[in-house]
Amino acid sequence: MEDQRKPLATKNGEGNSRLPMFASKLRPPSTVKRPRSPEEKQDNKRRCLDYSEKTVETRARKSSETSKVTSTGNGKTVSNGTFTRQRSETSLNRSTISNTSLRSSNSGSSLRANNVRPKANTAVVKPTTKAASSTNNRPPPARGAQGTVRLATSKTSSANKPPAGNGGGGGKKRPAWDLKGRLEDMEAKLEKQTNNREGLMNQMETQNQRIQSLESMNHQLSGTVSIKENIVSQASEEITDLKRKLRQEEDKRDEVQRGLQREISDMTFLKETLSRQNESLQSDLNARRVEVDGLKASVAQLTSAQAGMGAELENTKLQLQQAVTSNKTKDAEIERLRNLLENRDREIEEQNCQIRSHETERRKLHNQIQELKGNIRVFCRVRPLLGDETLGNDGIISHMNFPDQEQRIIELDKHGDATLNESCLTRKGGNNAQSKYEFGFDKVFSDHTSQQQVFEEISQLVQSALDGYNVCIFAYGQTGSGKTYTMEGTSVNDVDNRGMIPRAVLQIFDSTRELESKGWKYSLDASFLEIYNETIHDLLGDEDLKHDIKMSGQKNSNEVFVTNLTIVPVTKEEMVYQLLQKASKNRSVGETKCNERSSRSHSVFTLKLTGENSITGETSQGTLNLVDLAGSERLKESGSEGQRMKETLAINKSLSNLGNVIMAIGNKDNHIPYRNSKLTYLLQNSLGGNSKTLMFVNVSPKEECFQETLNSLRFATKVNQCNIGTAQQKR
Ligand SMILES: Nc1ncnc2c1ncn2[C@@H]1O[C@H](COP(=O)(O)OP(=O)(O)OP(=O)(O)O)[C@@H](O)[C@H]1O
Repeated sequence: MEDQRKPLATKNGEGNSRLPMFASKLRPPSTVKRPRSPEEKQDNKRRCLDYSEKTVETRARKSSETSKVTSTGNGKTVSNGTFTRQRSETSLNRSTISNTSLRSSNSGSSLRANNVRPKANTAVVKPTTKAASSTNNRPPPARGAQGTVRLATSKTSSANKPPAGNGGGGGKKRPAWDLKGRLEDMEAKLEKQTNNREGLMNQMETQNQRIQSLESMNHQLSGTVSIKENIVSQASEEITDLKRKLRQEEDKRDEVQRGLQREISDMTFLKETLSRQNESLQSDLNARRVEVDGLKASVAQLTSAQAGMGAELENTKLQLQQAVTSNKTKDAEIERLRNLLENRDREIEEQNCQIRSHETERRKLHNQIQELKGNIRVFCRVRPLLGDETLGNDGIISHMNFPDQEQRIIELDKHGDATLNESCLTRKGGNNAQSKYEFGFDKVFSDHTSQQQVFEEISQLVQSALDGYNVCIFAYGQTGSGKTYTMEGTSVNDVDNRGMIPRAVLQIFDSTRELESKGWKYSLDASFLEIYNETIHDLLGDEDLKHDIKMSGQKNSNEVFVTNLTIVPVTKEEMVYQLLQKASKNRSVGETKCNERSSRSHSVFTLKLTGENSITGETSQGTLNLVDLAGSERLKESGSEGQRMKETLAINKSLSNLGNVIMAIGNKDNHIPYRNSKLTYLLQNSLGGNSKTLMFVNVSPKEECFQETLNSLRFATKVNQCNIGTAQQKR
């Protein structure tokens, strides 16, 4: 039976590509091969056709059922059921085919010859639920086919059995002469062979059908697998989708959970806060209760006190009424005082107006006094003996006298010098050995006069500069007579020894501050130069530039100015002091180049004062020139030569020209030789009828300087005798 089952082959004897293992095992032995008759081939074809039709039918039904299942969406249960039913149908078909084969093999060739298709096939192919449930997914073994072979074999064996006694199957050999017997044996054998062959053919058909059935099943299973795979892939997609949804839901849940957590913590915090507030309120309440208790006690006290206060209030009301009456009286008094105050204010304002007009009047009177005093005034100053000069005379200047109380006369006594007799103003006694010279000036300051006392005499002149006059103060005298000391002093920091320049500056600033209340506002510009050997040097400049004296050339102005000169606006006295220190430093630098230069040069400090009265509308423009002239000693007295002689000649020229100018002004000459020297050219506007001029004639207390002192005093007397006209204010 095993051998009969194995040699199965496909219709054309080749292995099925979809079942290689199975097909190779089922390949039939070559001995079984025989040529098929056309009828057999036709029959086989028909069977295969039937089977294919059924398979197609089955597949179509399965497909529709599957699609139905899919469309119902009822998941896997329905699908599995369909699959199970398909299998049971397939197995039924198979068993039907097997039965058909059995019948056809039993019915022999009549069936094939008639080409009748057994109707039982269609009747048998009916799937039942029982059959479906009883079958499993594996293809059932072709028991029917096997049964068919077994039957065929048993039939064949009975058919092939040689009839008893004919020796065909009993191994008894017929004698050679028994040709008929042998022929019969041969025919029996042939028939047997024919029967065997047919059985084998049937077997082969059956096996072929089985192969086809298996192939069909395999095909169906492949379809089922792909459907399953589709289902699985759909299911996995669904799972993925569900997982994604699940994740989203989980995320949402987590988010909600976190939100709730936060809310919980917020609520917890709120709860704690409220709890604390509650505690605080509770303690506050307790405190309030205590306070209320205290207040209740206070109210009780106050209530009792109120009664007393009521009486007191009545009393106070009475007092208030009295006070109101008194206030009315006081209001009337205040009103009266207010009127009085307003009257006083008006009076003060009127007085201020009067003060301002008085100030203007004062200026006029001051000017008139200055005019009466003379336009060029000369003050004589004698310096004290210093250092070694005091030795042997106890500091007393024996040859000088200051006889009058008014301090206007200086007397010089010369012992034993007849050559001076010519110019003596007085001669006392008949002794030629002693001569007296008397000089009278606007003021004579003895050697004991302090800087402050000297300044008091010139302060009015300084004031004139504020009033709009050109003021010029010279210091004339021989070297070492005290010119620089008088004009500048020793140091601006040495208050007692401050000279006329710092004191004038201080007064001017004090006056400008005072005059501010009267509506005056001043701007002050300072410059400082020196004329050495007829060359101008800027003492406030940082570099050595060339300077020339020029006229502004403007109509009605004829202002004199120096080119490249440093002009510094000053707003307070300290600024001027700094400028004086700078000038002193610059001068000392010059002195290293030329010995005793300060003695051999003229220095000119100029302060321009421009004022404006915002109340009266008045303006003023004054100039204050403070000049420290070079030493006036005569050439023959100085005994100088070379550079020194040149300097002395220049000094003498400029000083004698100064005298000439003053004389020419006094004589009212047509031509005033201002341009003969730099000094007079520079000061021409401060030396004419438009200015107020003061000359200090400084004299040395040393007796050996007697002649130079006499010369200086004579020069000063000449100047003092000049009437240079009435000064005019620049308004
Ligand atoms: N009134 C005075 N009281 C005290 N010391 C004075 C007085 N006058 C001058 N001196 C002193 O005398 C010395 C000479 O004075 P000062 O230098 O002022 O003379 P000068 O005429 O300016 O000389 P020069 O022409 O060389 O500049 C200085 O030491 C100065 O301090």
